[in-house]
Parts: sequence; structure tokens; C-alpha cells
Amino acid sequence: MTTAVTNSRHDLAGGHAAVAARARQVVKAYGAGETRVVALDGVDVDIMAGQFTAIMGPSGSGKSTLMHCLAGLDTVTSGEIRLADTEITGLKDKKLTRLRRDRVGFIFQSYNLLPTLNAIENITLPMDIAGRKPAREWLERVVETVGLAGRLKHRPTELSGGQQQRVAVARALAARPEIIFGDEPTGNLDSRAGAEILGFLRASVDDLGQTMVMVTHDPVAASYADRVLYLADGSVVDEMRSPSADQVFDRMKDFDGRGRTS
Ligand SMILES: Nc1ncnc2c1ncn2[C@@H]1O[C@H](COP(=O)(O)OP(=O)(O)OP(=O)(O)O)[C@@H](O)[C@H]1O
Repeated sequence: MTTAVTNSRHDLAGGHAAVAARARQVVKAYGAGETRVVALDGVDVDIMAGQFTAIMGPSGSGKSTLMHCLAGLDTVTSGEIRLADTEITGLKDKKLTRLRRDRVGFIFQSYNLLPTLNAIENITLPMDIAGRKPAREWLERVVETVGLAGRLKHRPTELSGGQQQRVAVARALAARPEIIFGDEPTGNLDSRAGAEILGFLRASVDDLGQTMVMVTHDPVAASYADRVLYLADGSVVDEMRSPSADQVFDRMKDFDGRGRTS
């Protein structure tokens, strides 16, 4: 079953929700000739502002490639990517780097914290580098949202994996980016720490108005999202709205070995 994926819940209700990121007819191919791999095969997708979107699909279906293209970390072979009103396809490296720094946040599976800096220094580092002063009230709210208030002077080695990922979440939120991309943000965590982080991501959408996009293999993680997109063979083949973990799990079982619906 293939469903239209370009309408948001708000659009369907007749409203005009803002689009935070948009892909139009995006093709991404790696290599050439016999070794050419088409990772994305004409993807059309709208990521709605203020929503939590999960991207799922079998291994090799193009999830990371789609995320990297939407985030301006990778270039497309053809098609168009927009971040809000800015077309990023065709932007030169310098402009793209600045755009990522100023408008996009990232959370990776491996927390990517600097070991010599304490938690609060890690959180404010991207803004320090950009020469921006963090707004104190906002920073306090973010630190409170991710439950780090008592740990701000601790270095990463003095924190558990879950606490380190909280620092990474706070770092992404602190700069108030238009959109945050998470690549398996709970992939290294046990289920309890993972649930905590997912709760914080959910709270950042609900309470702070953050737009969140997360690549995941985990049906439980996807169940925290407002919308789950399913990729197979480089195409968006289905989506679900606010599904339960069981519904996501059942949907995944419907994929055959190649990832297409059976
Ligand atoms: N740098 C690259 N060079 C060549 N092929 C690549 C490169 N990156 C990805 N691919 C190929 O593109 C396809 C999609 O890869 P991608 O990593 O986006 O999939 P994925 O759904 O994120 O997979 P996984 O769940 O295993 O992380 C795969 O066939 C992969 O081998």
C-alpha cells in the first residue's frame, strides 16, 4: 500500500501548518556504472514544523541518506530540498555550513561530547563557536526539561550513557534550531535510559515547540512520534499517525525481505 505523504495532519484538517523541511523528487545515487547505488529514488516529503517525525524502514532503505540530505549534510543527485523557505540544493559549502550551524541541530547515536568540557560547557559550545550568547532563561528551561540541573559541572566520563545523551539533547535544543535531526539517538541506550531520552524529545516538541526528525529501527522509539514515515528501496511507501509501538511493529512485519509491502 502506498499513501500520499505530503499532507500533514493540519493540512488534512484544512489548516496551514508550516513546512520545516521539504524534499521534492529527490534522487541520491552513489557511485557510477555497475557500482551505482540509488539510495533515494524520487522522494517527496514534507516535514511539518512543531511535529515529531520518525523515519523507519529496513536496513539500506535510505533512512540515513534522506536525513543527511534534508539536513544539508549530503548533496542530492537531483531534485530539491528546502529548509523552510530556503532552497539548500545548490548552496555552496560555506553557506551550507553556516545554515547548518545557525538553523539545524543534531543528535547522534554516539553522544559526540568533548571529554575535556563539563556538561554545561558542552551544551553551550556550538553557540560559543558561533559567537552567540545563550539566552539564560531558555538554557535553564532546556536543562530542566532534560533533567540535568544537578549535573552541569560533570564531565562526560562522570555521566552515564543516558545522562551523556541528555547533554547532547540539551546541546541541540539550546541554540533553538528550526529543526533537530536525530540519527538513532537511543541506539546505544538501555530501554529505561532510551525511554527517558524519548520522553525528553517528546517534551521538547510539546513544551518547547521544537521540530524533531528521528531515524530509528525501534518501534517503541517510533511510537513517540506524531508521524512515522516508512522507506523501502529509496522511496517513501507508507506513513502512520501517532501509532502505538504494536502498530509500528505489525507494520514492519508486513514488509517482505526487500522491504516492500507484501
Ligand atoms: N557513501 C556511500 N557510498 C556508497 N553507497 C552508499 C553510501 N551511503 C549509503 N550507501 C548505500 O545507499 C543505500 C541506502 O543507505 P542508507 O545508509 O541511507 O540506508 P539506511 O536505511 O539508513 O540503512 P541502515 O538502517 O542500515 O542504517 C544502501 O544501499 C547503502 O549501501
